[in-house]
Formats: sequence, structure tokens, C-alpha cells
Amino acid sequence: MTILIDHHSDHNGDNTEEKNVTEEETELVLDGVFVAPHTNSFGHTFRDYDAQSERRRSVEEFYKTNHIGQTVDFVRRMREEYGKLNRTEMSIWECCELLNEFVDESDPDLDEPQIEHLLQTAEAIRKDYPDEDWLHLTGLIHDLGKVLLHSSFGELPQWAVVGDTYPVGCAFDESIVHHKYFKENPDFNNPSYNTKFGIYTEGCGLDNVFMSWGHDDYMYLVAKENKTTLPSAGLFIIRYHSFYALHKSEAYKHLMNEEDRENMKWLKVFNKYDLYSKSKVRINVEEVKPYYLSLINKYFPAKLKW
Ligand SMILES: O[C@H]1[C@H](O)[C@@H](O)[C@H](O)[C@@H](O)[C@H]1O
Ligand SMILES: [Fe+2]
Ligand SMILES: [Fe+2]
Repeated sequence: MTILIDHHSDHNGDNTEEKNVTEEETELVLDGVFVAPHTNSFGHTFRDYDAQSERRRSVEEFYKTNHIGQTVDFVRRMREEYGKLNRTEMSIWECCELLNEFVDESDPDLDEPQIEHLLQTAEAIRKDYPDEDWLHLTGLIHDLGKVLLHSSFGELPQWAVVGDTYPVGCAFDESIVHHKYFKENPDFNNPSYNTKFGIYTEGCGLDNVFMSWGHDDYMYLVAKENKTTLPSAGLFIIRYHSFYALHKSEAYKHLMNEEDRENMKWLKVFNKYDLYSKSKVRINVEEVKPYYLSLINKYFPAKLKW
């Protein structure tokens, strides 16, 4: 698969070799070529929530609890509580290691510990976009918010941490996985929350939308509050990578503003790697660690508040 996208990388221009490449060569370097596998490790197509696999029942059970529990009220409380960032201090790499013990119950495509998935995503991007180091790092950290599952983070249940995300405060779109379970969500029958716009206005921008609470919004908060120097597209990817109703099904586009549309191009690129790099191929952690430590050092403080 060839992914064609707009590139806005700001090269420093201090590399003479890079400056002298012909237009044709530049094209070649920038053209991300990624061969997406047809099937996941279980032999099914990716994101098939109806496939009769060993994980089907538990994944559906997961979405039932998730769809019932994610309300405007719940999201408000979680944002406030976790926005305090008063739980611990640690580095990005320490957090990667913490994730080693967790398996994501919402994921029909993966039953590996999370650190494998982070490195597989980052390394697949690095291969195709060697110059976009911010995107490699975004790959490495995009799921770190799953640390909310950890006992020192209140041991949140899986339904409040993982899985696809979607706006609350307006009607739940039918493209959301296992949509039928929203009927039991208290907001479903609330006339302030169950219309197309609900509490929002046309083009209000995703930044003003309450997304269901989970690892995306939490990691976005952590990165932003700790003053990362990642570009806005990196923060956008972290924050909305689980919003499949938007980036795959194109629902909720009426809430986006111009900046969202710009950032969306990168999210679409990223998503291919997040999804299709899930495999049984192991990455040698010690071998790639120095590279990622250098990126962490470039874009983050040594210790972050969580
Ligand atoms: O099961 C997966 C997993 O939890 C991912 O981390 C998340 O980003 C996806 O959207 C979700 O469907
Ligand atoms: Fe994720
Ligand atoms: Fe992921």
C-alpha cells in the first residue's frame, strides 16, 4: 500500500546532502510504502468485531460496559480528577516499561503486552518516514495513557481506559462499534444530549468536545501539561487515534474546525501503522532503546507529572 500525504516537515536545512537531493529522490524518500497484512495474528481481518474468534465475547462484553458507563457526567469528573496530574512523577520510558504487564481487553487484533505494540508501531513508521522523528515518538507514546489501568493510578477498569472513543454530549453515531449498547447509557434519553449537535455547535472544533474518557485524552493532557515540544499534529494523533467513528467512518465531521482538518491528514497516516503493525514479530527492545531515548530527550522533560 502506498500512502500519499502532504508533508509539512520543517527540515533544519543544515544537512548539505539533504539539500542537494533532486526532486525525484525527495519524492522517493517521502513516499511511505507500507504493506498492510490482510489478517491479524488470529487469522481474521482487522477490526472485525463479529468474527468468531476466541476474543469476540470478551470484546463485546467490554463495549457493553464502556457504552453504558461513558456519560457527560463521568467524562467531566475524570477530566477534572486526572487533570491534576498529582499521582506520580516518571519518565516516558519508565511508563513504557510499566505497560509491559497489560493486555488490552478491547482489542480483537492483539493479545501481546502493550510495549510490543508501541515499538511495532513506532518502528513501522520509522521505516517509511525516516525523517519525521516526531511521528516515531508519537508512535511510541500514543498508548501510554493505558497506564491508568495501573494500581497507582486508581486501577481504572478497562472500559474507562481502552477501546474506541467517541463524543459524549451529542447523539452516539451508529458507526460506533456495538452501538446497540448505548440504549442503556443514561445520556441516551436525555434531550440535551441526544441530538446531532447536543451541547455543541457547528465547527466548534474538537478541542471543545468532550470525548469518552480513556487513554487518548489522558495522554494528551500529560503531554500538553508537561510542555512537550511535539508538533500539534502529534498531540492530535495522541488525542484522537481511537476516534474511529471520525477517522474511519467520517461521522462527527460537523464538529471539526480548520485546524482539525489539517491535523486529520497525519492521523490518517498514523492510523495505518497503529492498526496494521500488530503482529507476532518481536522487536529487540535493547537494540532500539537508545534511539527512542534520544527522541524522548528532544521532545520531553526528563521527568513528567502524571
Ligand atoms: O482496542 C483498541 C485499543 O484499545 C487501542 O489502543 C485504541 O486506540 C483503539 O481505538 C481500540 O479499539
Ligand atoms: Fe490506543
Ligand atoms: Fe495503539
